[in-house]
Amino acid sequence: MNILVINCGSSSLKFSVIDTQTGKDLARGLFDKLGSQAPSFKLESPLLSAPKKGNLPGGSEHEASLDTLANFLASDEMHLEIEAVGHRVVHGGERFTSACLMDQEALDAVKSCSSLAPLHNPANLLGIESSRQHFPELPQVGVFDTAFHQTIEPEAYLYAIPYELYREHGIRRYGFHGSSHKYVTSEAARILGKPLDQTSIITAHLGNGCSAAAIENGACVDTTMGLTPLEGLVMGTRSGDLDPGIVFHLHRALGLSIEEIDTILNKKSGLLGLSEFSNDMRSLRQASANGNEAAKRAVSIFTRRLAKSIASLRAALDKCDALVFTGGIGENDVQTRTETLVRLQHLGMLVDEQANATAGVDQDGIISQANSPVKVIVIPTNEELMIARETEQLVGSK
Ligand SMILES: Nc1ncnc2c1ncn2[C@@H]1O[C@H](COP(=O)(O)OP(=O)(O)O)[C@@H](O)[C@H]1O
Ligand SMILES: CC(=O)OP(=O)(O)O
Ligand SMILES: [Mg+2]
Repeated sequence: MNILVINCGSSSLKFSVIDTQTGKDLARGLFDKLGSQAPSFKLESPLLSAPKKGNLPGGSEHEASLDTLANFLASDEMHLEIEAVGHRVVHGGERFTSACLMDQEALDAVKSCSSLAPLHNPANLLGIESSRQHFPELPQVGVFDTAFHQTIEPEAYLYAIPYELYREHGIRRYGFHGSSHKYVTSEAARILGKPLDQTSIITAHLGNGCSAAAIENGACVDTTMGLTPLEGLVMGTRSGDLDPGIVFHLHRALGLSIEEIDTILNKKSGLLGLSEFSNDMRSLRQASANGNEAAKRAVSIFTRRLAKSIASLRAALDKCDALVFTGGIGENDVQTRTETLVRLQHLGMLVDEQANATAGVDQDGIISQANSPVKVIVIPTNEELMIARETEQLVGSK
């Protein structure tokens, strides 16, 4: 089945067309800098001799992107039969435990979760609404970042604040990047040669947003992100964990508004805030190698905090078969893996430096020593394929 997968960010729209039978991309692309003076796009496909690049009129947003996308998919050179559209939706609250057909009632429920993921949900909704207009004949399916984490028990998802805030307002840990954690969990089981429901692992998704999760016998039991995607690990521009007292102090002593504090913690912190020049691990590694102290500070805090979180997630599991690294940093940054694993030897995670340096070349992605009690595996994530599969399952089973 050919599924169009759409991942709408606040200023971008990423898409793939996936043939679920082969798992291969038939087309993929990115609409970037939406809403700016010069939105641009890049469309790729094995059916094209070269990628198509272009610009949209200044100020164009998701709707105009979908116009271009629909024309591209229907063009003579592509002519792709699409059977359903799967949308990444970041926050599904407690309402969505699995993929769901996006009818008006479901859209309203997603809207009611928007205040919990203000960076993500409004854009996701825009994508669904535009897609409904452009492809009215196709089923529109929402696949939720939060769904995979809905197996987490109250002991792990409740914060130690008045219980009423959970009961009346749904304030709890939800967790995100579920499609990625779920995808790499099933890949890890395959690589380990174990049934999924007997596979217990820790997964570290390290992209622009970063989160780690503890998976027991195939089901998520704990994760680092919380009510919103701000909690947990140090990220590209997000602070991750901090003393909540800092928020009050910034407001009362420094006179910053709630909006200003929100912007600082979500957009000006993390690797960018610490280094004062970049949220991009590649640039930071390059600068570190050239002796830049600010870059060194940022990456060493990033890896120290990551190791601490992995160690604490280990306490959520009875046994741990493997630790998985994924996401742009997890898949590519050898040093992040080394620097994290140096701190985790006492948990039986023993890295093989040779295998670590060549991960990605090696087929199975295992980077631990042969006698390591816990295997360490690098697995390229594929959130789009997960979304396509879940979409197919839902529309196929209708
Ligand atoms: N070869 C590489 N070496 C180190 N870091 C990399 C490499 N390739 C990508 N990254 C880092 O991955 C991060 C982006 O991760 P990615 O998973 O692509 O993000 P997103 O969350 O937007 O999907 C950036 O910090 C980038 O620098
Ligand atoms: C939920 C989240 O953090 O997503 P992203 O990594 O795409 O920002
Ligand atoms: Mg990604």
